[in-house]
Amino acid sequence: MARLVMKFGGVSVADGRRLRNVGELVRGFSSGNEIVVVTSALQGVTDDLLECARSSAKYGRVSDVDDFIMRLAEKHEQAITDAISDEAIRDEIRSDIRKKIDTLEKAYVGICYLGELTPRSIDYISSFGEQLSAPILSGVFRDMGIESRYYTGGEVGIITNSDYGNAKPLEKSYSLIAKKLLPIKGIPVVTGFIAMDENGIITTLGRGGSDFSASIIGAAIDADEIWFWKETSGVLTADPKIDPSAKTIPTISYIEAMELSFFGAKVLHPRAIEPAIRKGIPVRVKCTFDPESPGTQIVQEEELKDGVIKAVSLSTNVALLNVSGAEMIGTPGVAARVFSALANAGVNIIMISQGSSEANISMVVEEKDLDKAEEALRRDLPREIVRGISHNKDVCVVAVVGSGMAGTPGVAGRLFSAMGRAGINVRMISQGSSEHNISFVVAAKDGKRAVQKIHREFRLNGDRA
Ligand SMILES: Nc1ncnc2c1ncn2[C@@H]1O[C@H](COP(=O)(O)OP(=O)(O)O)[C@@H](O)[C@H]1O
Ligand SMILES: N[C@@H](CC(=O)OP(=O)(O)O)C(=O)O
Repeated sequence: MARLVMKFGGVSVADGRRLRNVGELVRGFSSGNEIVVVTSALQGVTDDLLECARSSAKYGRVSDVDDFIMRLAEKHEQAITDAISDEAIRDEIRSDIRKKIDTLEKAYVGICYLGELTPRSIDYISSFGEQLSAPILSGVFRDMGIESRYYTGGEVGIITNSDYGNAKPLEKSYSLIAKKLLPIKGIPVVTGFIAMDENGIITTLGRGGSDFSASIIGAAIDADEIWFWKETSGVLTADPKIDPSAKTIPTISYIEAMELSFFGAKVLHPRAIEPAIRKGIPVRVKCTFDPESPGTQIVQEEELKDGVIKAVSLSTNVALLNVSGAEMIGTPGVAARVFSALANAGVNIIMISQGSSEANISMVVEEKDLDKAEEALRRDLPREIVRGISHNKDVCVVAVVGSGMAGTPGVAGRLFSAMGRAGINVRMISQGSSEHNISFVVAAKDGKRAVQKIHREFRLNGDRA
């Protein structure tokens, strides 16, 4: 018997037919196994919830809220009809969903009147996507004669700090989750993405955070494996939407997967691997639409036989931030002050590079953090040392990832020659001493082409010619 945590993303549970399909798929694995299911919201619902919240705060139009609520209710009603056949179960889930939607509507009306949207209310609003999908998926299992109940992340013990929008689980979650989930019979369905803080207030784990929820749960209950079910056939050598020739990577290490997700590969939440590492739990990424194919296995051991580079990724919505001043040369502690100013402002630095003349430090940050970052630098750094703070939003980060790069000479040369031949100007380069990745900044317009050129140069699609 294996204990498995299975997480289904928004595309996998996009509508009633797919929810039913997920039910059949899990049932296929359920005999002799103990399964916990973690679900995301129906595809696009989280985006829609947030969009309605922003426009409610901006324009205060209750009539727009009414329209949105009607569409949201219809979408979920339709999903119930398509996914569940037993009338009694349908009615029960419908009434559950209606109550939740009424509560949500009141919150939107409140936002309309207040004209204000706090990080806490954003988390509250965006939590409804999973609060509406989980009851339906649990209903599908019951419709199939499998015992099931749904729970929010908070109800099963995912307790976080109060960093709304990007909350971190507290250590005590791990024992709490095990205590709450292990005695449950049947197939529990847990809402991904959402958790609660110590005061019982809803928090979220960051966009795409259902992967993180599943991994936290997997580590807490000592799962044998954690499976992420996606629309792709696993972790691919590149985003197939950027390079359709991308191939599934059969095995990848924890570190490689983390690097890829950190550098923008949307296939995994950047923190989804950390909890699995705690317990050395193998993670699988599998395709919901092709469950027989093995997908990608993410494991501790690095597999070096598949060439030096495993994959290439693209991070968009980033900005280049430059701090300069001749007085920075030879002045100890400038870098420390730059980084602590940004850390204190809660800005995550994606890349760092310092010229050997030391007259400037360049960093890549998320575009959404740019104003906050510049404000913090202007406030905290002495003017006589740092003369200029500038930025460029028209950039993206390309990263190549592969543990085989460590100690293999010539990779960087080949990479940047390929960029040179393609006429792509490289503005900043960074390589960690672990040599698991090389990341570099190019103009936003060149990002996709850079990924495609690297994919071809390193024959990541498997072509040997
Ligand atoms: N290297 C990669 N391998 C696989 N998918 C990738 C990669 N980089 C980006 N992606 C994108 O990640 C998404 C993962 O599938 P999806 O079902 O949307 O996941 P989820 O719903 O769990 O977020 C796909 O849309 C794919 O385009
Ligand atoms: N629904 C949330 C959480 C999530 O993980 O979604 P998905 O698995 O569809 O990326 C979001 O859109 O951010």
